[in-house]
Amino acid sequence: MRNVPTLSEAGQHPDLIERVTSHRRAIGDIVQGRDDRLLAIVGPCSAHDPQGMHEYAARLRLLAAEHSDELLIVVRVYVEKPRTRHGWPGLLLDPQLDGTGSAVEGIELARRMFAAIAALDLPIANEFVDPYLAPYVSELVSWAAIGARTVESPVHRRLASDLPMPVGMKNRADGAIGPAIDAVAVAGRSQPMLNLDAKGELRSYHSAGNPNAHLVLRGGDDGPNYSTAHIERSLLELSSSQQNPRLVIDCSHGNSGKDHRRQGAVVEAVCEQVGEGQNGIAGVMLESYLRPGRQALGEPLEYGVSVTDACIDIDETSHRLAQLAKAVIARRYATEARPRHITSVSS
Ligand SMILES: O=C[C@H](O)[C@H](O)COP(=O)(O)O
Ligand SMILES: C=C(OP(=O)(O)O)C(=O)O
Repeated sequence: MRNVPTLSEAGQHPDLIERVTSHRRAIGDIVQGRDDRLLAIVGPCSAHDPQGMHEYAARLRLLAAEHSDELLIVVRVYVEKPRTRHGWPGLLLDPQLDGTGSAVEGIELARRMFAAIAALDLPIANEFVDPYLAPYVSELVSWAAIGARTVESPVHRRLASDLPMPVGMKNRADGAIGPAIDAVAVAGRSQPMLNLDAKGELRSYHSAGNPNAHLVLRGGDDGPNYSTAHIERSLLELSSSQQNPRLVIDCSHGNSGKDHRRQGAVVEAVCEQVGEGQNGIAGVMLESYLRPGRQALGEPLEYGVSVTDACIDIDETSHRLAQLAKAVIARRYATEARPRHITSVSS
């Protein structure tokens, strides 16, 4: 028997699970270009404090409502962290932040946090690091990431092919984009799977394939990759390998050199490209929390500050989201309104 039943098996939160289905569909529409809004995946590097996370999500919910015609805002509630070497692995595996808690406790805590945020009607994003943990937390997640450190792993690619939400495949940490495009291709097809069922027995089946897997450019050891040239090259590579030519740009990580103060410059460069009509940009990611910067884990912790990568604060986030919303309006003008305008001038 699995230690913990999934929410569906336990009959919990059927209303929220239904809402999540419609969020996933809306995100898929953006990824596929059926909806011309930008996806904005925004939130702290890691969710270490459910109270702070909830306050942050409630503030983001107001911004989501304000910009809902231009942006679909998804909140990062990352409960697993892939580490380069050593470090806190996230709330799911270490809910007490000191190595004393269990994954079962972590699952319960993460689910309570997810449910409280999903009740705000805000779609949730999470990176899936440990495939064994995915069934316990995936039901309330609307957008998933396979990160730079796992994008080349066949297990994670197969997991993505089986996940029921759009999945962003990040370029590798050294900057290589090819493996992420391969991951998009693998996730897009049905794959052979082996998993535990509700009775704890191994079940062999085939995944459905994920039609909404897409590329995320996060920069790398070789520098940022959000310039016009980088984006055009990536879109070309996607097209020539018959993958969806739309992508998300992560303004943090390798694109900011992990310096939160540089995320704004990335947003501005993205806005310029979107405003000029670049339709291949489906979304952005920002690492943002209540207060700016980061702090090391230990006592006492400052409320609202990231314990992993540094974040921009909620006020700057509000400003950056407003810039992105304006860029979407400009893109509509550049790609649709201008021809209508030319027609009306000549008539
Ligand atoms: O996004 C968070 C971090 O970049 C990722 O977990 C790796 O962190 P590390 O290099 O500090 O281990
Ligand atoms: C770990 C993350 O990103 P990456 O895989 O790009 O390093 C993240 O987004 O939290």
